[in-house]
Amino acid sequence: MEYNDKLIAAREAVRYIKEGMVIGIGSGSTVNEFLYCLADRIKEEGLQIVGISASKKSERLARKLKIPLTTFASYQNVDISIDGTDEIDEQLHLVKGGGGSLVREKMIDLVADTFIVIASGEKKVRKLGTFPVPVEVVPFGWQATEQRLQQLGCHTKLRLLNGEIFVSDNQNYIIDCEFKKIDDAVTLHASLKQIVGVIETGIFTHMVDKAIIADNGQIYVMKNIR
Ligand SMILES: O=C(CO)[C@H](O)[C@H](O)COP(=O)(O)O
Repeated sequence: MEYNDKLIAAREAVRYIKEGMVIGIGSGSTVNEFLYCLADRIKEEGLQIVGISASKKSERLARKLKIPLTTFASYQNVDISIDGTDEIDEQLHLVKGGGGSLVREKMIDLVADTFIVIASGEKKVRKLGTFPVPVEVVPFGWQATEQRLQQLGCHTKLRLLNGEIFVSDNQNYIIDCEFKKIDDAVTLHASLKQIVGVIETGIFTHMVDKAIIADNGQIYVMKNIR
């Protein structure tokens, strides 16, 4: 039997949403499932919430589903943030940014009282690194930034979309850095951030409070003590 694990994780996460909350909304297909579940609760229960969206794509879907949105101009922190991931290890460290929204996602997830990651089982890894680390860079001189990234021992690829350079919601480029195996995510993130031209990396460490993983229909909740 085939399970829609993204939907199963999303359905579990939406139970954490309470009346009056300000919600950080990440991005990606798992978060889209969450938005559908949230819209159902708003319709069925008259739940009053507002969301801050991490990407233009999530924002469009939220608007279509009539989920009320707000911005950092009104709230500088959120009660809860729900976001997806590309990889998650046993320490609940993440590699994110497959959809190219890592900067805004990190900004929202960091100011959440509770940050919950939702994912299907295949995102669980023993060590991060199989999924290339997305690094958002300033377009000016990206070739020089790329060379300096390579000096950290990775294979790099400038992200393209339909044959054109992919441009993030912040008008920057993304260089995907393949390390294959990351032994120390904290140190690697710090080294990447020291390179001039790097805006942010898709390595999220010590941020997650709870991970809801659905694997073949079974829900696993991993908790962190921050
Ligand atoms: O970090 C992200 C986007 O920048 C997403 O959360 C990540 O790519 C997971 O996406 P999906 O839920 O579609 O598997």
